[in-house]
Amino acid sequence: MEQRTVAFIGAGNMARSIIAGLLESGYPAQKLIAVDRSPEVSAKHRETYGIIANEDAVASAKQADVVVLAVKPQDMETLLQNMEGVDWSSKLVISIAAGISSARLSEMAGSQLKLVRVMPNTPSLVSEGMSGLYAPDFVSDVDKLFAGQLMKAVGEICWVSEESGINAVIAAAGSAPAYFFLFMEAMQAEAERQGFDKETARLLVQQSALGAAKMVVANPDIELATLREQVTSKGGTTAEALNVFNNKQLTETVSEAMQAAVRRAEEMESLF
Ligand SMILES: NC(=O)C1=CN([C@@H]2O[C@H](COP(=O)(O)OP(=O)(O)OC[C@H]3O[C@@H](n4cnc5c(N)ncnc54)[C@H](OP(=O)(O)O)[C@@H]3O)[C@@H](O)[C@H]2O)C=CC1
Ligand SMILES: O=C(O)[C@@H]1CCC=N1
Repeated sequence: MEQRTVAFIGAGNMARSIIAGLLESGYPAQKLIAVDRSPEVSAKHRETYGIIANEDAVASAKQADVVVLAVKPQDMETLLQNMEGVDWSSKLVISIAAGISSARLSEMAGSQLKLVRVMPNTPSLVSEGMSGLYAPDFVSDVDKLFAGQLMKAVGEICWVSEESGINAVIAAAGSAPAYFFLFMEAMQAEAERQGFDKETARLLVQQSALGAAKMVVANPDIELATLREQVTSKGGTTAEALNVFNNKQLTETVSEAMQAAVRRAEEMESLF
């Protein structure tokens, strides 16, 4: 892939996950810039990743070919207002923020940004990310290709043709690691109650989750329902456990939770 200089403005949880994944994929450290708010944080980024790190968003954006906007949605407007000295016309801008539309980002920047919206997730850290991407029509194929390759370096990607699709990606992937972590937390806690020490309880749960995920990936032609049925012996233990999930309406709960994530993203679009 092309190796453009990429500046991450806001080097928090998500940006660091992408940076670590990119480095792991062989992206050159001297082509990555992390901008955060304090010299201590920048020093840590230099030490941990060997990348360029500083607190000057404007200078870093000027130096970069690609600017990744990675601050929290509520910090975006102030950031872009403070970056008014940047000539955005020659830059590809990637926003990973939830709940701020491409039109609104250009409005905040006071300039029509060549923008790709990316909705990544934190497993990018271990090169198992899932990112959804959207670009308005006027963004060039070369820029779209680069954004896609950048995220492909840290996991899988899918493009959405409508910007609203980004909110659906949030529900199905951006927020999704947290759903699985919650499920695993609940399982670990119950395994502990059943007598395992914390480490063993975690091992039982994490290895089962990893094994299940690997089986899903290794068997693209087998429906998820079939994989579930292969575990579920007639009259056995799994059936009893699944009955509890069904009686407590797990499927409906998951739908409601994903719809709530989309609704919140839509609400954020009116807030920021
Ligand atoms: N976390 C996730 O799983 C995902 C997050 N996202 C999106 O990524 C974005 C970042 O989220 P996340 O990484 O979790 O948030 P974090 O709070 O971990 O990271 C944001 C970072 O930006 C810094 N920051 C804020 N304002 C500025 C500024 N003006 N100049 C430089 N740095 C600044 C913050 O510093 P300080 O702490 O001092 O405020 C913080 O270190 C959000 O918009 C979110 O919607 C998207 C997909 C998944
Ligand atoms: O919770 C959030 O708003 C962000 C977006 C997706 C994951 N984290």
